[in-house]
Amino acid sequence: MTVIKTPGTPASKMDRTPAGTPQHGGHRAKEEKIVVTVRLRPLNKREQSAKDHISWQCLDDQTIVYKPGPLERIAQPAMFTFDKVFGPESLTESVYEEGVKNVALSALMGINATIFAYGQTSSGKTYTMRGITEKAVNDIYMHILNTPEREFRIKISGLEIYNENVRDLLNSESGRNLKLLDDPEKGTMVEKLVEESVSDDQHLRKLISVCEAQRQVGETALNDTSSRSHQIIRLTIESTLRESAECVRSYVASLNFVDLAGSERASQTNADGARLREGCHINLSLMTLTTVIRKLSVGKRSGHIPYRDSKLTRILQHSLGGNARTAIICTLSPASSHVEQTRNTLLFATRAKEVTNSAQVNMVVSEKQLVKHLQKEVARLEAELRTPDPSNEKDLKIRQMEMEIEELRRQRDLAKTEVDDLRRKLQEDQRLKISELSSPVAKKCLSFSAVLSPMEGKELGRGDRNRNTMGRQTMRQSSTAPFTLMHEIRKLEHLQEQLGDEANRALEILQKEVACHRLGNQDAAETIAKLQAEIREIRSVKPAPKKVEVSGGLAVNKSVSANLKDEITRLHSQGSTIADLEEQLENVQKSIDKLVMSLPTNNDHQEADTDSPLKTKSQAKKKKLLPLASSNAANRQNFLRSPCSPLSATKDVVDNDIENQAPQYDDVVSTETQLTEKETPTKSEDGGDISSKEGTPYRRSSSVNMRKMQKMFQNAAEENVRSIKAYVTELKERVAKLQYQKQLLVCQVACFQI
Ligand SMILES: Nc1ncnc2c1ncn2[C@@H]1O[C@H](COP(=O)(O)OP(=O)(O)OP(=O)(O)O)[C@@H](O)[C@H]1O
Repeated sequence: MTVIKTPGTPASKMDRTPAGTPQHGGHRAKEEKIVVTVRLRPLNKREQSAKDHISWQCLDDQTIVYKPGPLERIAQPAMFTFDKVFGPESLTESVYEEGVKNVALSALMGINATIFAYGQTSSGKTYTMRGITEKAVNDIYMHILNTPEREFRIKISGLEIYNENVRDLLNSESGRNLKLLDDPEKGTMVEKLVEESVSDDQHLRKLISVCEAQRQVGETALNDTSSRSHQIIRLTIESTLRESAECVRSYVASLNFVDLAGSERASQTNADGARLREGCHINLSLMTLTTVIRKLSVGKRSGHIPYRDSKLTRILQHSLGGNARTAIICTLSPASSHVEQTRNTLLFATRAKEVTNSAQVNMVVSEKQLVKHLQKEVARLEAELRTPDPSNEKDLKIRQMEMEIEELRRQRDLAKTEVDDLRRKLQEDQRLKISELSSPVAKKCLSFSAVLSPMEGKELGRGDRNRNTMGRQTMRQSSTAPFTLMHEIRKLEHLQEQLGDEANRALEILQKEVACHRLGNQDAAETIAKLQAEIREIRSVKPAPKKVEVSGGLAVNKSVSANLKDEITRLHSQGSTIADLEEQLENVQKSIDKLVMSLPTNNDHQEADTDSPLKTKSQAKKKKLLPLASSNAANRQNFLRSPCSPLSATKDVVDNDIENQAPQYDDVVSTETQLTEKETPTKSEDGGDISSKEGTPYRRSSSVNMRKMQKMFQNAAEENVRSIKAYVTELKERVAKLQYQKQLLVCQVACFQI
């Protein structure tokens, strides 16, 4: 522990360390300017009798101004400002209260304090310091009385520096010049300086009186009781809390009351001899003090501070820019005869107020108290060990706190476990969702789920909902789940639902497209089937002769029509083009024309004249029938009912024709009867005798009704040709329609494949 000796404090008893106090609240030093006040005394009798006038005036409680005479010029600073300025009427009590009391009482809180008076001789230093000391002593003991919780110990020492010799004012026998010792830790010490313990305030006042009595005083021209030395009365104040008397820490500080000798001019004091020598020492030490103050006032730029140039500055070193609070009272004489001395004092005060001290609280540790305290503490612990008290309040509190700590730990672990479980479940759920969304199988299942049967879809959906519900229930069961985790879970569930909805919508669209393709395919298939049925129906008709034989007679025409139908069917089935059909039809037309033209030729010799109009008419009709480009609207029914149609009841037609032509038909019948006896009847291909009935009149056209029969045959042939043309046109349209449907089907299949 650092041991610092306060100047004037017995080092053997004190260990000084920084400590906190109510004022400073900590161990750090507090920088503070020296408090400088000015006290202007009234003119004394000597000055009054000398007709001096007052040259200084206090403008306010902080400003003093020079008041020149009528003929005086102001060549130097005339106004000074300080912390406090006291006029001639001010009381010492006010100077104490308003100027130095706070500084003086800092010693009660462990802070060193120094109050000293500076001024020319007879300016009122002693007068003021006596009053200040008295007031301080009163306040100190007043504070002690008002602070019963602390135990105060006050000691006093007194010295004077006379002609640069240090004398103990409380021990006149100690010698005329005490040595100053420099301790690196304790500072400057006065060897063998007596330090008296003070019992009470009276005792202190008495000791102070002793010191004053021992001080060197001499009569000068300016002061009958001029102080010829610098006097330092030091009070050491130590305080300890009474409750913790065993506590080893205490506040300790020194309070210095310094009454300087006044600067003087030999010419004014009329000093000689011893007084002159005293005056020289006084002025010399004061000059050093002024130098120290001047240097301190400029701060760190000042360099070396000549504390050691005088015993005064050596002893007051801590109070001048060190660990102390310092207040300087500069006393002034208002007399015009001391203007220069007063001005010098004011300049000194002006510099002094720029000096900064670094005061700190001093805490002391008494080794004796420390040993005593440790011994008691050891004894107490030993007693506790010997007799442990289960009902000890501290032990109970400790046990309760341990139980609370254990419970808090348990709750913490439980909460941590729940959080870990929840985090693990969340991660598993996220992995499951990610795998469901990213897995191709899952995608396929998701796609197929839309085309599943309603029951399967319901089952699957119910399973998903159950799983989600279970997941949510699991989440809800964890009531301690953090809000953020629950929020993430809800987001994932919402995302999953969105993806499911989108997949279902896509599947519905695909299903609709497939249905459309199926319908298209069905229409196409129906169309194909219809066409195939029609083709089969056409094919189911009795096959005609393979070769188209154009010969004379009705049977030949019927055969030609059947052949044409088969040929068209065959050509269609074989993929023949419409051009082929048209070509075939044109060939048939030509054959018919040839047949028609051949008939009149056979009877030209019999009816040359009468045949002429018919021939012209027949040729005109032939010219009309030859072009196949004419669009005939006759449908297939007309073709089937035509006389040469394979599907018509040929016999009925013939009969009807015969019935309708009853008068001419009688001739024919008679003629047929005649012919039957001469020629062998020709059987039809199917074994019937139709050919014999129908063919006989044409082959044997020598009868008188040959013209009528020729016309009827021609009409039938023309009707057949028109029917064939209509059928061919219809076939063309059907083939075109079939091709169009085929192309449409091909396009639809291609789109579906894409
Ligand atoms: N403020 C004051 N009011 C009335 N009288 C005062 C005042 N100050 C000083 N005096 C008187 O002036 C005289 C000189 O005072 P004092 O001895 O205190 O001066 P000093 O500065 O101590 O002189 P020195 O330096 O010579 O010792 C004394 O008689 C004192 O009573």
